[in-house]
Amino acid sequence: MPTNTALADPQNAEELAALRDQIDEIDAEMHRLLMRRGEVIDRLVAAKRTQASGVAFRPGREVDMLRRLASRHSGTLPLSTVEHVWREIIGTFTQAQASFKVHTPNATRPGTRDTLRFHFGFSAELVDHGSVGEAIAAAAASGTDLVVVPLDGDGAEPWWRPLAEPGAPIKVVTALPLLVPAGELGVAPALVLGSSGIEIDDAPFGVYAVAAPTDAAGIHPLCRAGDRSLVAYEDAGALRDSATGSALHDLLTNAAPVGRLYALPKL
Ligand SMILES: O=C(O)C(=O)C[C@]1(C(=O)O)C=C[C@@H](O)C=C1
Repeated sequence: MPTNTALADPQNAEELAALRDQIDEIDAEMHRLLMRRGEVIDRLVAAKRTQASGVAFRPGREVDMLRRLASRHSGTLPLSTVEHVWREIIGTFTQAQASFKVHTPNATRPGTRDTLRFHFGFSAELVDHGSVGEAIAAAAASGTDLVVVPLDGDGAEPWWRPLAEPGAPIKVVTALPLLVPAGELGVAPALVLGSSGIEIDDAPFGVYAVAAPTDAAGIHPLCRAGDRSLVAYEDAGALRDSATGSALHDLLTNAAPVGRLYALPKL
């Protein structure tokens, strides 16, 4: 029978018990703080009148929060765990403010499911569709739901086409993950699409649908379908004012804007 030498030593047993007391204290404090966060969210709902508009998601605020977490992080706890825990917390509190579903193609595929759960936690209801187009149509009909498009390979169809239509109700609003590269997390990076009412006007990157090669400097390819691409470019509002004539300018002014990003996905 194996002997537990740590417990056999009474001094060591005492030390272990004291350390476990500290862990219990920390857990109780974290739990208290999470419940307090919930109370503040209740007040935020009243201040934002979120339920009236139905859309609580604030991508710019989320990027700020996660970057601040990363900047002060150190020690044994992996940053991927921090990102995962905060995605769960933020996802839950977004849901608590105004309920929404997450539409996606292939939600039942294990890899896609991991991606969705990592990005949106377990409080989101996932809705499976046969194509991104169907997912977009369902989110548009709801007015409040989100679409997650895993960036896990080139597709046959440029699914972003409906987003380029004038007055499109859905646009690209964020890309995930934000801190730890998707490959390290073992999930696919993803684009999140949401209602055109979601505040992203001050996001530095424009997302453009282009029908051209995408290797120009400063262009970040997001996904491809045949010779069509979806790219991000840090225009920060300057694109419209920049000098005409450059290949980049021509590429982007002939492109259709389909959303904005506060940060590129960590690939
Ligand atoms: O700051 C807000 O506006 C919130 O709704 C709070 C909160 C959060 O839980 O911290 C939730 C959802 C938003 O996407 C961003 C942050």
